[in-house]
Formats: sequence, C-alpha cells, structure tokens
Amino acid sequence: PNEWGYGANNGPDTWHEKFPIANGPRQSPIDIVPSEAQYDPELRPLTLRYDPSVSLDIINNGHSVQVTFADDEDKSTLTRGPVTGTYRLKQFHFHWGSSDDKGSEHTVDGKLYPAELHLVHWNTTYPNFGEAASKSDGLAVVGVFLEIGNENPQLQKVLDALEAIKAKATQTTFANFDPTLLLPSTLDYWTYDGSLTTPPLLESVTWIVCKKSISVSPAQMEKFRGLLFSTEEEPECNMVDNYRPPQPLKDRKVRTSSA
Ligand SMILES: CCN[C@H]1CN(CCOCC)S(=O)(=O)c2sc(S(N)(=O)=O)cc21
Ligand SMILES: [Zn+2]
Repeated sequence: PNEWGYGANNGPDTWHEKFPIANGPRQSPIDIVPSEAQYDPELRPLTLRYDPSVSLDIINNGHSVQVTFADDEDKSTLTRGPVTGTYRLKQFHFHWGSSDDKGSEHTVDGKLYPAELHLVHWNTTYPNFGEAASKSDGLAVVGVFLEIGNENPQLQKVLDALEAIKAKATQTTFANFDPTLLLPSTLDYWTYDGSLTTPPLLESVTWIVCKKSISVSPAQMEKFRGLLFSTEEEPECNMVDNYRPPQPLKDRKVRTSSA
C-alpha cells in the first residue's frame, strides 16, 4: 500500500489524503519568528532529568533513526517549562537534509538548519504513551537544532551505531546512553501548541524548541545520509530530506522563556 514517506508520490503534500488533520488548526512544524514571540514571565525553566540506564535500542524505522527508552518508571522525565505534571521520555530521533542547507523541520526567520533532534515525552496523567498520543496535552517534544561546526562527540556515539541499522526495520541494542549530552548548554526555548510532524499528525504536542543549537560536523552529517529508507530486500534509497516543511501558524502564538 501507499505508505507515507518523503518522496514525490508519498510526501508531505499527499499526507492529507489519509490524514486530513494535515490541514488542521495546530499543525507542526512552523517557522519561528523570534521578534513576534511573546515573552511569558510565567514560563518556568525547562527541567530535563534523564537516566542513561533506561535507554534500550536504536532503530531504523524507515522514516528516521530512533533511540527508544524504557518508560515504565519516572526515570527520564521532562517537568516545568511550559507543561504541568510529569512527562516521560519515550524516544528521540532526528530529521535531516540531503545537503547542509536544509533538513530541520522548524525554521527560525526562514532559516533551515542541517538537522533537528526531537526528544519525545508523554504525559503520565495518562496510563500509557498510546493513550497520551491522542490527548491535546498528551505529548511534549523538545526540538534541538544541529548546526555545522565542530565534531560532536556525544552525537558520534549515535552515529557509530548506524552501520548496524542501515536498512529499514533493523535495530540493535543501545544501552547506557545519556541524552543529556545531546542538549545545548542553556535551555532557553520557544513554545507553542502543535502536532506530530509525521503521520498520524496528531494535534497532541506541546512543542519546546531550544534557542541554542548543538554542533555537528559535515562528516557526521554524511553518516546520517548513509541510512536507507529501503529494506534489505528493496533497491537502495538513501534516507535524506525526511523533514516536513513549516505549516500555517493559524490562530496560535509562540511564547518565549526569555526576553
Ligand atoms: C515515524 C513515525 N513518527 C511518529 C511516531 N510516533 C507517533 C505514534 O502515534 C501513536 C498513535 S511518536 O509519537 O513517537 C512521534 S513524535 C514525532 S515528531 N517528529 O513530531 O517528534 C513523530 C512520531
Ligand atoms: Zn521528529
């Protein structure tokens, strides 16, 4: 069947056919315009407390590379920031381009970054991830831009695992990884109400986009591009440009944690 993807025949402009919410009121990503973001003094600092012991495995799911975490206890959590309550880390993954001039999903004043990291958390008010994913306050995703610069040694640990998961539907264990090491030095952020940026495009995400980026070297970007959208049985198709472009802001405001 016509599984969604990022190609000419199954890419973001076709997703509305099976997922009409693609044209909904709170879709992601968006273009962030810092000068129009509203400083909200009630926004608290973002508190991310991650425990490396709950990292499980690294997967090529045919859309991105994803590191999954055991989420049966409050061991890796997101609290404060724009959310109330406790959100548990479920997985992190990336979006990137075929060249260094594109690849991020959110843009800042129209600027695209070569890649974007998403750390996906779910609201423990709900019994599990699947339940949370359909609630308006069910998910919180932290977005971090990757910018071309020095080699990033923490990112390299993820990239070193990629040769074992080159093809779609392959995975390998990935223990004792601390995603804290992938975070920028300060956690100032923009926040707005949005959605998953891939099908099912559920409008259940509180987006928290970090103002500071982390570095990635050109050689490291090439490692992401060595992954495949295709399975071991199919003709090779490089996993690149797995990003949805910015969507209409409609009736939303972007708030900022710092003036
Ligand atoms: C390839 C599928 N990507 C999905 C998979 N999940 C959704 C599963 O729906 C459960 C009913 S998810 O909640 O882990 C998730 S978060 C993001 S993003 N790019 O917006 O951070 C995409 C996705
Ligand atoms: Zn994502």
